[in-house]
Amino acid sequence: MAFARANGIVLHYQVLGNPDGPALVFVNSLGSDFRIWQDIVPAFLDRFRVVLYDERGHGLSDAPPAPYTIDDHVDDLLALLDLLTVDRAAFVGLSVGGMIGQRIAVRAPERVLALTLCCTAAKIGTPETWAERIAAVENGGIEAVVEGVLQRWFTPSFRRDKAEACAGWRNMLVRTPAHGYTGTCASIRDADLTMDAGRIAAPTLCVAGDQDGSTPPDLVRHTAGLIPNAHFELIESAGHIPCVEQPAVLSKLINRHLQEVGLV
Ligand SMILES: O=C(O)CC1=CCC(=O)O1
Repeated sequence: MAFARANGIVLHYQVLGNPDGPALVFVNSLGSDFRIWQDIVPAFLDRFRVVLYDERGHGLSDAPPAPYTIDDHVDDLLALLDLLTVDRAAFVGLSVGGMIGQRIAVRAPERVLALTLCCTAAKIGTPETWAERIAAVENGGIEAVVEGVLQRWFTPSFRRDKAEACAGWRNMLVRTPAHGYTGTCASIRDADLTMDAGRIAAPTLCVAGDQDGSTPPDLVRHTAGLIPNAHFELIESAGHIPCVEQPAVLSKLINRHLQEVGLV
């Protein structure tokens, strides 16, 4: 684990794996941090230089005052990659992390070898639903929204059979700084990447969880249809965080995608 000042804030990151391999960068979702990738990463360490980091407002990274924009998140990640001398990478982004990936693919296409967009879309939710969530967290903290979020994150069977794991991931969520959380909600509220999607040139894999209540399969499939060089895969028995709930299946899909684009 390491820290660097990038784009004017301290970011928490970790670089693992094969220093001579192509870079593979993982981008977390709202209310999470890079620990969500822990069961995915081992599958890539022998061939890739794996970069993990916590988005601003999350994990051990700084949480500047809200609100943020998707471009703030993009600026953070590109500055971190500059510091790490990562010129080009394959990106795997979950939810808002996938929005960051989509935007990087348009702003800095020369840096994107491949994209995996996991449980994400060109547009997530509506300004009204995000305004409601922001108000609820401003009034009652993340505890005010936590049960609804966990129902979208994990399937009923995972919540029943893995109660301790769910409690641990709940801890991660509620320990996110409230203004880091609402700042990132604002970045999702204000982002409509529909016009960007058609300009994404990178080979793209879009993945959905069959029981995802945040970005349901049809929404992810629709985004895949907007991206010229994308294909869609559905993961069974998964909610919004398949890297936690179905890590072996997701690893296999990412690995196959990276093979297809010639990175393995
Ligand atoms: O909190 C949720 O509903 C799930 C989510 C939406 C955007 C994101 O990053 O996570």
